[in-house]
Parts: sequence; structure tokens; C-alpha cells
Amino acid sequence: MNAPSPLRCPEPAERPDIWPTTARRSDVGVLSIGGVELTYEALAAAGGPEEPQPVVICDAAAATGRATVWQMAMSEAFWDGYGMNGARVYYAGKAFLCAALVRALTDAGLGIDTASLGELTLALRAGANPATVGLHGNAKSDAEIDFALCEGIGRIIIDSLPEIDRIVGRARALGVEAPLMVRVTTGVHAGGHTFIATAHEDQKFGLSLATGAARAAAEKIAAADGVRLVGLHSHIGSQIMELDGFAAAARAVLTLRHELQQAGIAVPEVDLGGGYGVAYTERDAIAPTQKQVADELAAIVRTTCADLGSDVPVISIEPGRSIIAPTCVSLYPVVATKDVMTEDGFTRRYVAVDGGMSDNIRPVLYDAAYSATLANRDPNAAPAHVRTRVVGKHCESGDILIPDALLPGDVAPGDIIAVPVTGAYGRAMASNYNMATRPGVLAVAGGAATWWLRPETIDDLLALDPGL
Ligand SMILES: Cc1ncc(COP(=O)(O)O)c(C=O)c1O
Ligand SMILES: N[C@@H](CCCC[NH3+])C(=O)O
Repeated sequence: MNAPSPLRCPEPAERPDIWPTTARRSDVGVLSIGGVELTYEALAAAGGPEEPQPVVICDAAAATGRATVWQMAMSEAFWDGYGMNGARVYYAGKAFLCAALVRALTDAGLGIDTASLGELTLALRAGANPATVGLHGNAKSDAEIDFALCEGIGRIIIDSLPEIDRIVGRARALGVEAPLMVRVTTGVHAGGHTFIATAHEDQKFGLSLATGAARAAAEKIAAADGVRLVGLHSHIGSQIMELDGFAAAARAVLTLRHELQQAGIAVPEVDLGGGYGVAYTERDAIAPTQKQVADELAAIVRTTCADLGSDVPVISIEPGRSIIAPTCVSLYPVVATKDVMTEDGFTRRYVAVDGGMSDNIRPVLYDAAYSATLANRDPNAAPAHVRTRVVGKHCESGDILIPDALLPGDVAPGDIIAVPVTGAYGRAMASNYNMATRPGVLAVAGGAATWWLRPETIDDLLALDPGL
């Protein structure tokens, strides 16, 4: 958790990859995104929060732009007019989901990957075409399965052998055919943190390639009535910056497909999952571009299929983070500051903000690093910078957003802390700890602001309590 030196937040012009496309610092030092200044006065005037409060600002055009670039890069890389049949991109809604985003991404040609009844309901109600919606889950409820089957979604990704029997039963009862993919555990270890690596053997997701469980699942589906095998699926983890793991997993899953096809079991599609990493701070390398990833995946698929002597399946991927993470910046009002003596005998500045682990659990859960700057004024115009710990407001001493940030020594209540790259798994993993209200997500574009998710209110929380 202790960084070797305090982490400074680069300005948008220095590291454009960790800021939304339209982020700028004005001549007077105020940050803006989408032409909207990031002060609470300007946000209120543009239709945002009326009072200072934590809020997630999303550069709406950047989100659509990143999705479109993925879609085009994959379509181009996987099309050659004869063996390569194209590729599909499903946005992994677990990273962040709301109706406006579903509409923007489906308009851009993406499908939506969901992992719960809530995500699935939202995606369909927002107008996603069921044929290009998928459902994941290692413990899908009957309600989830029934809803997915009744709505006719394009793929349900199987995560265990008993689940196949359950779906066969539900499909029979409902009189529908279930399109199934098998999630294959390829044994590839990749991913930023143990909790977000998903393809090594001893973890809860998928069916093992090594033990034969994945193959057995595909055979079971192929032999059963009321279900149809539409593909194999591999997802190796999240926040992966090196492409080798994707290559190894793709080879493994394509080889299984080839073996199945040779045994007479057709496997039209292979999904290579999500997990493509992004840079969070200036210590991170610039992530591979969507085109680099797509070209690399296409090269692996092409050569693997050629080596195996098999045709090329339709390929799909499920990026979440890499579409939405860099398009959002979290803003926090500074509430209090104090200087504390450390055990090593130096003084540490604490800056406490309204917000914290309830709107961004990632630092606590994964030691995830973020950096912070000031939104309302130019930090570089301040006389001196000090090592600062940015902490939240919750009743946990571990409620630390940034353990060791370099911020102006005169940060005070009235200032606004901006933390970039918070679009993925921030609001989506937010909680109501301490009965905190979860922040709104404000989309900004062309000088105007629109709520993509309105801020939760205390009344929203109290309404859940029949005792009141
Ligand atoms: C099955 C599956 N697909 C896609 C994703 C999206 O991952 P990421 O946001 O890292 O792209 C995840 C999350 O790790 C996942 O579990
Ligand atoms: N929630 C994780 C990513 C896991 C994605 C789901 N398998 C994160 O914040 O990095």
C-alpha cells in the first residue's frame, strides 16, 4: 500500500490516456470535461448537482468513441473476405451500466454482456436487442434463467455441469430452445490482482479444460434436447496489460473447439472475453490500443486455426473496463484537513473528502492505485506540494482513496478533488455503507450536462425500510 514516492496526477495534456478525451485545464486553472467546468457552481448551472457532493463525471462522447473504435478494430481485424467471418463486441455491463449507455453502445453496434437479473433487465428495458445480449453467472437463479429464456437472449454462458440440466428443464417447461456457450477455464493465469484473475484452476468460474469438464459440458449440451451449443467462452481475468495470456487462452479454446468439431459437434463462435487493461496513474504504461489488441487477437486466431486445419469461428470479446474506465472522473468536495504524526516521525497531511470507499471500493479491495488533482484550480500554481493521504468519510481507518498523493499544501475545504479513470467498477461496485447515498453519474457533452444516473437520496434509502 505504501508507494515509494508520492503519486502525482498528470495533467490531461501530459497523459491524455488517463483523462477523458475532452478534459482541459483553462487559462485560469479550472478543469473542464465536455465543455462543462468542474466547479460545483458551473455543474449546478449546467443541470448537475445543486450542492457540493461526490459525483462521477462521464465524457459521453468519449464512451461512445471508445466503443466504436473497439467495434471497428475488431470488425476490420477479423474480416478478410474468405476464412475470417467478422467479430462482435459485447460491452461487459458489470463495469458500469445505465440506460443511456446501453443505448449509446447498442447504437454503436455493440452487444451487451450481463451477469445478473438486474443487469439483464436494465439492458433489455433500455432497448438492447435480445439477440445480442448474453448472460453470465456461476450461480444463476431460476428467475435469471427463466427471464433470459423468455426474452430470447442470444447466449447464456454455462458455468457448471449441473446448470445444463437445470436449463434443459427450464427450456422444456417454457417450450423454448436455449442458446448456450461453455465457459472454459484454460489454466492461464493473468490479471492485475488475485481477486480479478479468473482462468487458473482453483477458483470459482468456468469449466476446466484440463480435467475434461469443459469438453464434457459441450458434449452434454450437444446431446441434449431443448438446448443449442452456440460457442465456447474464455475470460482470463481483468486489468491485463500484456497480450500473451489472451494468446495462450485463445489457442487453448480454439484447440478444444477443433477437437469438438472433429467429433461432429459444431461450435460456431468463440468468445475471448474481456480484461483489457487501462492505465490508471502515471506509473502505468500506456495500454495497448484497441487496434493493437484486435490485430494481435486476429493474428493468433488466424494462425491457430491454420495450424489446426480448422475454419475460423465467429469471434467475440467482452471488454468492460477498457471502454468506460478512462471516460469518467470522480469529483469530491474537500471537507477537512489535518496533519498527523506518523510512526516514522514525519507529518502526514490527511485530506478528507465527502465520499470514499462507498463510491470506490477498488483501493481497499485490490490496493488499486489512483491519483488526484484539483478540479477548481491549477495545482501547479500552488506554492508548495505535500505528501497527502486522500481519505473518505466512512467509519473505517482503511477508507483510503489514495495513500500517498502529491497535492498542494494549501488544499482546504472548498477545493474539489478530481480522481480520473473511475468509470469502471466504481459506481457499479458502490455501496450504501454508513447509509451513504451513492453518487450520481453526470454525462457531459457540448457544454451541457445530463444525469445518466441521478444521485441517490436519503429518501431512496429510507423507502426500503418498512419500519419508517
Ligand atoms: C465473463 C466476463 N466478461 C467480461 C468481463 C469484463 O472484464 P473487463 O472489465 O476487465 O474488460 C468480466 C470481468 O472481469 C467477466 O467476468
Ligand atoms: N471488479 C474488478 C474487476 C472484476 C471484473 C469482473 N470479473 C475491478 O474493479 O477491477
